[in-house]
Amino acid sequence: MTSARRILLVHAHPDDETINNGATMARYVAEGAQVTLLTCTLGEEGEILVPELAQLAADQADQLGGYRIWELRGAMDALGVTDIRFLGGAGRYRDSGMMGVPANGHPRAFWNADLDEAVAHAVAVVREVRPQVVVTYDENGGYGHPDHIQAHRVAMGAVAAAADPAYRPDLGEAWTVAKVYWCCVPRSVLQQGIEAMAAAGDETLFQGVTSADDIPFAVPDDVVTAAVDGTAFSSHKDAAMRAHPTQILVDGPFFALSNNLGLEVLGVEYYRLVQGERGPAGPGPEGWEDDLFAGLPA
Ligand SMILES: CC(=O)N[C@H]1[C@@H](O[C@@H]2[C@H](O)[C@H](O)[C@@H](O)[C@H](O)[C@H]2O)O[C@H](CO)[C@@H](O)[C@@H]1O
Ligand SMILES: [Zn+2]
Repeated sequence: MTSARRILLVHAHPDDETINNGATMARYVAEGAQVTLLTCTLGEEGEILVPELAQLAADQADQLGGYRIWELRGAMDALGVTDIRFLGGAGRYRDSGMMGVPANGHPRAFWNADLDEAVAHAVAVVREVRPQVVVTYDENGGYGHPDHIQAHRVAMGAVAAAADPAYRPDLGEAWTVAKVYWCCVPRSVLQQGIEAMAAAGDETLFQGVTSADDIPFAVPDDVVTAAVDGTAFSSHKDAAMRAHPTQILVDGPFFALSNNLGLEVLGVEYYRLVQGERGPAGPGPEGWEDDLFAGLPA
């Protein structure tokens, strides 16, 4: 049976969905919405935080992509998400590595994807799922990773193309997504996390960042338009993060990637509405929506 409320999240690598939207996904699953994850690559070029798995790396057995599919399924089990898709099918597009590395030139690197082809794959998902809400990254992919930038381009291109009845009718009936959001983290929230890390001092495994201005994905508070309170699902998000051990280390209320820079695990997740009508404000003082489906027919 199709749920009344349907949300599609478009991400670059296994782990981005949990880091950016884990609590939101768990909350909407619990509320009976259909939550669909579309991940564009398998994360083949990732670093590996688990020493026993180091040989899976791209420059050795090159098996990290398959392993991260398994990690992703475990993370989605923790959140209750069952609809997990890979753009063009698992393995179609390869993790491009960080901007400027040789892996950017791999023939299957997502950064080299034919955008029209990649958008068509995403349109097929949009027209099948028919989500009222789509979530992806801003035009810089949050922090400038090529796969994040490309995921943004594919997601935004697919939202536009899916709505056009003249575009590829073979990919399904046209569907207009009502609201599109970009993931974001307000600078003030990051600064609070930095101060919490500093207060933790030697109690945490991680290095501290000195200022939110040093974090590339910090945004001014005034561009945020929604805050989804998923604190009731923080344990789900914690478990989902721990399901990505090659990429994420969790230590109490903090997590870090292979750069060992500690960040707070956020139970409230933030969004910027970029397409569609803003719904009624939630109870918070900022006037932000507290539900991504706010203002849409029940
Ligand atoms: C969260 C995210 O997008 N992770 C990507 C990213 O990983 C970073 C990369 O390994 C970098 O070299 C490290 O310094 C940084 O700590 C990592 O987060 O890029 C990987 C390669 O494209 C990708 O697999 C991973 O999912
Ligand atoms: Zn990523």
